[in-house]
Amino acid sequence: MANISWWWKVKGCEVLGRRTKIFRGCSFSNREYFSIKLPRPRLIRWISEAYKDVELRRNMALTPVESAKKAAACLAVDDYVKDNKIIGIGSGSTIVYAVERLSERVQQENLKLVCIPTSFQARQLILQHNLTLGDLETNPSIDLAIDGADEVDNDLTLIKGGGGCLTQEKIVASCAKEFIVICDQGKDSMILGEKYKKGIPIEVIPMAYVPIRNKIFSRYGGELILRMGKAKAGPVVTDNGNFILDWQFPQVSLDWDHINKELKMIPGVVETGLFVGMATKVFIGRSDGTVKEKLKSR
Ligand SMILES: O=C[C@H](O)[C@H](O)[C@H](O)COP(=O)(O)O
Repeated sequence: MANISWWWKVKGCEVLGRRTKIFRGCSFSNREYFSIKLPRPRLIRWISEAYKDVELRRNMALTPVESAKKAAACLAVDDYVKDNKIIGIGSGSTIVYAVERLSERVQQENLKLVCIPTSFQARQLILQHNLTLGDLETNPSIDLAIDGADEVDNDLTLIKGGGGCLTQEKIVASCAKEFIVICDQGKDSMILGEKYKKGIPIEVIPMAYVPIRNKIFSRYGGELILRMGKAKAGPVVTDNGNFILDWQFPQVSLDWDHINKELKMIPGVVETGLFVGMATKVFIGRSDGTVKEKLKSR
């Protein structure tokens, strides 16, 4: 019975008739169709057992890091998302679990949400999950923004932009009454740079990337790397048509608020991946499914 339940979810099934008694599915292993008759109450019990079975298997299939991301995302969505809200949707791999959970809750609770994307990826996620897509033109004030991060320090200062989406992410977060962050424990640091070694992403106007690189180097040192495409020749081009410099800063505890402001004053810098004083709370998932909630240490 359990195996048939699994096939039912994997390959899909049809429940036939208004007063359903016939169940038809497709065997996963031998691709044969089958149909059986069950009295309606038993069928309902069977289908709900099938859901539990599928959920269990789906979680078992996740790696420890993915389980941690999912745990953080689900708890954040369950704790913070209420009906009739405008929600900013971040980018990256962790936000995928948040959007999945949002979509489940919208279906189960009939929530009325409008989702504002922070990237092309986020827009696609919203559409794929049949959520209502909005924008800042019609919804300039957002109730809650949810996003991932590359690193979080004890002041809840973040490094973001590992996926190149920092600028729109910062705009959306800046329009939100609350900004919450979801990540796995590999991102949880005392000070920035302790765990995330790729550097602070800085989005720049393409024609200015060399002078910007020189100015940051002469002021602070470290190394500035023009981010290159993986399946594309040449540099990564952001959703806004710009380049990204990853600044591998010298490993010391720095005044990030001050540095962020100084970087933004360099002509040609569009935005930095430093998010200072923006996050309200960080949900840090662990692989055993538990979640640490990180608030500012001072
Ligand atoms: O540009 C990408 C974003 O800032 C992501 O939120 C960040 O890189 C974290 O991504 P992930 O959830 O995949 O670790």
